[in-house]
Amino acid sequence: MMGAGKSTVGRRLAKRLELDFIDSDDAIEQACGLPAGEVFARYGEKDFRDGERRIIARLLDDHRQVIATGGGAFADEGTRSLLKDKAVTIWLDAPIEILAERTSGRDTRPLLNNDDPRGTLERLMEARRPFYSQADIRVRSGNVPHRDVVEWIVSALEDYLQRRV
Ligand SMILES: Nc1ncnc2c1ncn2[C@@H]1O[C@H](COP(=O)(O)OP(=O)(O)O)[C@@H](O)[C@H]1O
Ligand SMILES: O=C(O)C1=C[C@@H](OP(=O)(O)O)[C@@H](O)[C@H](O)C1
Ligand SMILES: [Mg+2]
Repeated sequence: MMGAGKSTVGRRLAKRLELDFIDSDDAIEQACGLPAGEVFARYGEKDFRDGERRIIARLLDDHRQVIATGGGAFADEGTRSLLKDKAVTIWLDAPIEILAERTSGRDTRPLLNNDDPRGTLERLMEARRPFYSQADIRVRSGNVPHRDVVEWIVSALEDYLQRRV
């Protein structure tokens, strides 16, 4: 979800794993010449998801790397199917209070630019939970330092890859 820490934790995870890092919102910005939030606000969610799907497909066909997606990517059927097929997917799960706190005071997320951002986060979480729960790995990213989240992911990844061989 928005505010879970995908962008910040993803970057640190990549460093820890000595892999490249890319954020799909940054890739959208590079492709469109506009910040991802503005692309979303200007063209609407349907076109944003279509573009996001194409960008993520391209990133998945590139070299092995850590990809932070936007919070809605895995709720899109086509994008989810691409990610399930070609990536190990990680759900950073944090309680609504923390998501609300981490996303407040910013206007870069059009879905939350309304009178009730917390209620919106709750509704989105209800709608998206069935999809997020299909991720390969779930790691809690609540009130804990970034470095702990990174280490939990590394150890969950090791377990996951061990089970797959
Ligand atoms: N584990 C954490 N501890 C403290 N702050 C965090 C943690 N994870 C994320 N944050 C902060 O929350 C905000 C949103 O994080 P971000 O990585 O942009 O989330 P996302 O990409 O999932 O929307 C940032 O200011 C980030 O520094
Ligand atoms: O949850 C979403 O639908 C979105 C999340 C945002 O990314 P973050 O999850 O990094 O905030 C960004 O892709 C866009 O505003 C839509
Ligand atoms: Mg992000």
